[in-house]
Amino acid sequence: MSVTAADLSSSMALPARPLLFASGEDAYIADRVLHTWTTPDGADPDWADGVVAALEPGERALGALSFAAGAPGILHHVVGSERPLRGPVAKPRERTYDVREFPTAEAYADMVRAVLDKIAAGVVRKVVLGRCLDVTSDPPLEPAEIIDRLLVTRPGRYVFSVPLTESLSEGPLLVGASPELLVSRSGDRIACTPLAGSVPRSPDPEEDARRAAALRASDKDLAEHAFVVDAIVHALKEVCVDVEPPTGPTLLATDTVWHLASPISARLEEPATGPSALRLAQMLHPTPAVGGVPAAAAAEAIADIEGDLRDYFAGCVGWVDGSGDGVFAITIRAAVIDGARMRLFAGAGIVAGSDPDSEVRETGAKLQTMTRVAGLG
Ligand SMILES: C=C(O[C@@H]1C=C(C(=O)O)C=C[C@H]1O)C(=O)O
Repeated sequence: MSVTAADLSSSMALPARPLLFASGEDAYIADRVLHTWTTPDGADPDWADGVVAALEPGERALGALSFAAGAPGILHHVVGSERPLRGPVAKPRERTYDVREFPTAEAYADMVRAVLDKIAAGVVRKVVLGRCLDVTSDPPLEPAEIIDRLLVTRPGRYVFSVPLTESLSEGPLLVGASPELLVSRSGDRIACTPLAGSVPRSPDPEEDARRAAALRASDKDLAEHAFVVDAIVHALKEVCVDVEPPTGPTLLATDTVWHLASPISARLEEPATGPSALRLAQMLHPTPAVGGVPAAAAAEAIADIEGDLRDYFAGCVGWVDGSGDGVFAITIRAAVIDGARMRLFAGAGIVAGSDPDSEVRETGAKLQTMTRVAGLG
C-alpha cells in the first residue's frame, strides 16, 4: 500500500495514548470507549461470554489478559475504525535513559541452570523463563511516538496499545509489536501461528542466512517447537473440526530474531453457538510458547524461579466483536509505559540442551525490538 498525504496527516492524529490493535496494513483505532470491563480472573468463561453478549454490531471489546491463570483481564468496550495510520518515522527525541536489568544477565543464566536441573530431574520438559528491563526516561517517553514507529516499521505483525486501567488518560499503557498469533476467528475459520525456537539475527546477510538454516535444522529447537504445536492441536480438537497441523515449521523473521513458526488452521462446526475468539484465547492460553510442559509444573517453576515479573507480559492481547470474531496475539515484544518509566519483558524456552549464554543472547535480542523504537538503540 502506498502512503499518501492523507495517511501522513492521519498519523499525526494518533492520540497521545491510543487504544488500538493492528493486524494487517491498517490499525483498528478506538474513537470512543463506552465502558471498561475488568476481572480478577482473565480465564473466567462467564466474564468472556458476558462481554461478547454485550457487544452491538460495529462495536468491539479490545484489551488484554494476564499471563497467569486467575490473574486480571481488561477489555475496553469501543467503537472505532480501521485507519491507515502509517506516517513517516520521526527521529527519536534526545533523551537521557536510566536502564536496569531485572534480573541481571548473570542471574538469568543461573535461572536457566535451575530450570535445566529440573529438566534433568524429570520435573519438567520445557519452561519459558523471562527477564525485564526497567527504563526511566528524561524527558518522559511519548507513547504515540513509539506506536507510530511500531506501525511504520512493523517489527511484528500485531501492533497494540492498550491502557491497563479504566482511565484512558493516565496509568500504565501496554504497547508492543507481537509476531505471534495466539488465535483468530472469522466466522467458522480458526487460525493459530505459534512460534517457538528462536535465534538472534545478524546484520551480515550471509551469517543471517546461516543462522536461519541452522535454526531450521536444530533438533533442540524443533523439539521446543513441537511441544507448542502438539498442545495447540490437542486443545483445538476439543472444540474444532478439520484441525490441520502443519507438516513442519517454517521460518519467520522479525527485526531482531528468527523464529520457527507453524500456521495451524481449523474450523468451528457451529460458529453461532461455538466459542468466541475471546473464549478460544482463554482455552488455549498459556501455550507452551510462553509457559511450558507439563503446564502445571512449568507454571510452578516459573513462579518459583522467575518470580512475579509478568502480569500482562506473555499474556494475550486483541479484540472480539459481538459475532464472536476476533484476533488475539501473544503479548511479547512488549512494554508497559507509565509516565517516565517503561518496563520491557522478554522470555525464552528452556529445554534439554539449552545453553544459558545463548538464552541470555536470545532474550537480549528480543528486548531490542522495543528498546530500538523507544530510541535506546
Ligand atoms: C517469551 C517470548 O517469546 C516466546 C518464546 C520463543 C522461544 O523461546 O523461541 C519464541 C516466541 C515466543 O513464543 C518473548 O519474546 O518474550
